[in-house]
Amino acid sequence: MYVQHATHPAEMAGLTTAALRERFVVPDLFTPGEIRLSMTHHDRLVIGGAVPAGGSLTLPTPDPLRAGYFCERRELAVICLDGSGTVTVDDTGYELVAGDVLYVGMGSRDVRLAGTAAYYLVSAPAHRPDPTRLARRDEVEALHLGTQAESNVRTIRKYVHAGGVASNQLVVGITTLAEGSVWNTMPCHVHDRRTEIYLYFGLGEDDRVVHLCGEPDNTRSLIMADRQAVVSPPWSVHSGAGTRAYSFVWAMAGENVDYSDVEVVPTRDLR
Ligand SMILES: O=C[C@H](O)[C@@H](O)CC(=O)C(=O)O
Repeated sequence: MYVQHATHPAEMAGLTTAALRERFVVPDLFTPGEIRLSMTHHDRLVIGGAVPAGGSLTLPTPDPLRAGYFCERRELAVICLDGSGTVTVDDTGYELVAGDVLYVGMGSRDVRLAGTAAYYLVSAPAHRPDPTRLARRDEVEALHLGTQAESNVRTIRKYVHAGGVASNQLVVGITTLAEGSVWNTMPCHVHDRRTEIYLYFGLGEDDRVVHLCGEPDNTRSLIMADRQAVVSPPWSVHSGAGTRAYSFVWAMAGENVDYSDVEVVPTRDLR
């Protein structure tokens, strides 16, 4: 498991592009036949990619967790990015298709991922078992935001949050931009009580998203390719514009599971 340490905002100004990427970007989680994991010390979020490629993969227990099994003190969300497959938690199998999210509660011992799917994994520390539940794409709450004039028409599906699938800390959703729209999360925001990770997907090989990070009055940019993740510490904005429409999984953990607990940054105040 790759490990990224926490960053103080004052360090941002001195980081080269390569150092910035090393601290915040997770570039290569998805490889056929493998499960790859990465942990950030910001709220101890673990993310991963699992590509069973028609076979079956068992979620390992990385040594830095010092746990008997992955979910011993953790909760997990399994997001099906494309394809389909079965995720088996202990003795129960759940059928996932693209856009479905399986929440796996703390205490679940065995997680196996199978099928043609590419699964994205997000996990946070937990202290209490919430029930394992499948949230289907077409059954969750969907927000329709943005305008064509502002190039940010998008649908925000909320899966794991205060009004949806219950969790200890995790808040998880998927945002999909309409064709012709390129901006996500603009006007942007920060939320001091939670770390957030974006996983961009649905981009072509030559497409990129220019992702903004850093404190609102001191931003930096990261160029993101398909299926790359970027960690946003609680003090950082997280917003981007793509060379075309795309989707992204957003996942948070921290002090609360209140999706609306954010400080909006007026666009004119960005620097
Ligand atoms: O804290 C919330 C997250 O940044 C996203 O839900 C925002 C988002 O998907 C968007 O506005 O496009």
